[in-house]
Amino acid sequence: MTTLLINIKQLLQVRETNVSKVSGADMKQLPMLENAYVYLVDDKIASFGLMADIEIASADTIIDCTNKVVLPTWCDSHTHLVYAGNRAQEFVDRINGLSYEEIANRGGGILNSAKKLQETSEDALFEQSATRLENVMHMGIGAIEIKSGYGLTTEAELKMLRVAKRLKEIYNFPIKTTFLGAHAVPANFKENQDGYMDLVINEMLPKVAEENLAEYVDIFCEKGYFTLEDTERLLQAAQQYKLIPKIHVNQFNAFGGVALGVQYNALSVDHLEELNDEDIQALQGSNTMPVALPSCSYFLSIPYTPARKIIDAGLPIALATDYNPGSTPSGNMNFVVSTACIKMKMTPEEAINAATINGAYAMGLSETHGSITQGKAANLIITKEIESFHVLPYAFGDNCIDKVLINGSVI
Ligand SMILES: N=CN[C@@H](CCC(=O)O)C(=O)O
Ligand SMILES: [Zn+2]
Repeated sequence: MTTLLINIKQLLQVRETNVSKVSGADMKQLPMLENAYVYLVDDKIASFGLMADIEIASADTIIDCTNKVVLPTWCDSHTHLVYAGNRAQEFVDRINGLSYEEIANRGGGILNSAKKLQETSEDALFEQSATRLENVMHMGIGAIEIKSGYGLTTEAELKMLRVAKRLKEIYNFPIKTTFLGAHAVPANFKENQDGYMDLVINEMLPKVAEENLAEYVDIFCEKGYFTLEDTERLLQAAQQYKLIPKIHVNQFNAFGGVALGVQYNALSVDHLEELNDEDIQALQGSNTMPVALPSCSYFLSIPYTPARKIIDAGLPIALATDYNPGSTPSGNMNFVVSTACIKMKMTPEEAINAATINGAYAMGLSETHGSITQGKAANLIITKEIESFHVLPYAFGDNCIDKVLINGSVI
């Protein structure tokens, strides 16, 4: 099957050679072609260029993109999309004055979601999750990472990851999975955190590896959740199963999680709302991608990750949704990109780089996704008629997307 997109007003993120990530001042560069075409053969990008140079005369499908912008689909490298029910009541409780921490201390928060998930059948969990996945695909996501972490028992953690595996099989869409058994300490281990870590390391981890259910390992390294010692124990144990770390650090407190992640070659360190100079130093010269989650900051009214500080230090940054029932009940990368520009002072070029090629890097997909490059997956967003790509973050809350193509087909 061949598809030809013609008369594209701006074709964004064109990379002739394979770039795996962009950092520092380079993030301000978003290579593009004006009045361009893209030619897709089956599920891949076969070629692209200026309309003036087009040599392809026909295709099975021709899409006229006059006055429209085309870009690679968003790469959402941090989600908790498999969950049961919602936490709308906690949302109202927070409006009425309770803090996220107070809710968690009363047994709400992650433990509330874990209870709901344990009581939900695998099929029902699959149905809820599939609906969310289809929804975010229509909002332009073309590759996604999904974590466990709302099970907190061996059985329920495996249930979450099996659901993610089923999604992978059915949707023919890149889904990377992460084992996050150490997301919160369940009530029955309240006085025995070491015992829970034993369960995560000695029982859950081997089973996850045996069933090949995850590529990455995660832990919520935060005061009131898991310590640096817990984190180191887990990352050390995970090495034996070749699970690569992608960890939650510095959401509320900075106490060395970033350096520890870097030490264990984490693919990414995520959240970073609290970030000090030692954290920046630890990231310098490393292969670890810092990931910001602005929708979480928005929803919880906590600080935004200091993107300027990160980029101005010469580092890369990726943007992701953090889609989850507690801190970010939204999987909308368009809102993430807008919010990064509006609240984190990222330029549209930086934000789009962060949400495409750097997002792909943060889930090990930058060889196949995240840019308009010959041979990469034909996963594209075609916008509605807009003046320029700046309108994407500017018109926050608007739906600027006309069509989404996954593997060369309009969904
Ligand atoms: N911070 C840890 N985990 C999720 C939120 C968990 C929840 O509140 O359910 C996050 O990334 O924001
Ligand atoms: Zn998260």
